[in-house]
Amino acid sequence: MTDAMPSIPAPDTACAGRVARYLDTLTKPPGSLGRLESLAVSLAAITGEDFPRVGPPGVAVFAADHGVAAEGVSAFPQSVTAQMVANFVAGGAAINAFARRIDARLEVVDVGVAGALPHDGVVHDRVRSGTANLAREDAMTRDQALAAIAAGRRAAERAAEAGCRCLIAGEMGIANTTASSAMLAALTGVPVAELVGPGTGVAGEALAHKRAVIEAALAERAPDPADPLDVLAKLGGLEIAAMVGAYLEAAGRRLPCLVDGFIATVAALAACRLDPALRPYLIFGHRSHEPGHAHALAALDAEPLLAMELCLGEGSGAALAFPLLEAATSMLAEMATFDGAGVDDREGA
Ligand SMILES: O=C(O)c1ccc[n+]([C@@H]2O[C@H](COP(=O)([O-])O)[C@@H](O)[C@H]2O)c1
Ligand SMILES: Cc1cc2nc[nH]c2cc1C
Repeated sequence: MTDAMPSIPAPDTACAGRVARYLDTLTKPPGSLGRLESLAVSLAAITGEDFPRVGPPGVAVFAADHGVAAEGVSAFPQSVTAQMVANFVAGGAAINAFARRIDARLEVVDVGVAGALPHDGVVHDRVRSGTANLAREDAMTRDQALAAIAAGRRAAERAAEAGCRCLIAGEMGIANTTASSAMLAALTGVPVAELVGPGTGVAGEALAHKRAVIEAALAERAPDPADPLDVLAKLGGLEIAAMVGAYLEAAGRRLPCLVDGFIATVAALAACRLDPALRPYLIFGHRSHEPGHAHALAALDAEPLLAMELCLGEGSGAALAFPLLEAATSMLAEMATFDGAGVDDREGA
């Protein structure tokens, strides 16, 4: 990417190697903790620490509206975006419950909600009041996409400065599965019919209409697939752009990014296209029920930790997966070695 893009450091392969060797000295058959072991190695590579710490996690939920909601592509009205922001502030959403469970620092950031919001409890960093309708015009300008990326960066910076050691980006935006599906089709070339899905619950003729809206928008907006900022500006959303910025900033600070569901993964894909050095910093929390998620994960060669059939967003699936990251770090910090515990190692080891 262009201006003011702090470079993302290469993962610490020496540290990763040390941790991989250390894992085999712990009191367990080699490899028996499965993906928890590769997770520990990844966390070492990301943080550069032999005994990485991932808590407290920072959750930033970015909220924004989408002009394309006017096309009738969501099962819910646009007003729900602002209403859910109020619910986040009141502490009553799923992400509030899950964030409390993992002792997360939770921030709700308005990067582009269309309506009025509570003054307190929201970080007001609005770029514009909702995107334009991508079925009729570009969702936003390139400068607005860059401004929303910058807002996401600021959120990751605040989390890091508050002492968070892992970043979860969540989102809330009625109609954002339409924007994400359009972006994913543009970035990967996967046919819309294969990746479009119900979002909040559209089915039957409404789903066929959603597909037609996305196909027409792709033809009319004609973004350059080699220019991720063009794809983001023409088809994306302000909260999607903010997640792009949050991931890039967190990785620049050697924080692991725990990626949530469909929309978050499309943002992660766009961010990796902007800067491929981001990819090693991404850990995928869950496989969403939204069908497009499988395509987004495949494009990133990613295998998520959980598959719970969630399709909520808000960062909820990533928050649920966070205890697995903690388990990987506890394994390193707390398990005894064969030598230390006086347990016989493998024959001939
Ligand atoms: O995270 C996911 O995988 C996911 C899948 C489907 C829907 N959502 C959430 O539902 C909203 C978008 O759905 P829709 O139908 O309005 O496009 C938005 O607020 C997302 O957070 C989230
Ligand atoms: C109620 C509701 C809550 C949500 N949280 C994230 N997306 C959402 C969409 C709806 C409709």
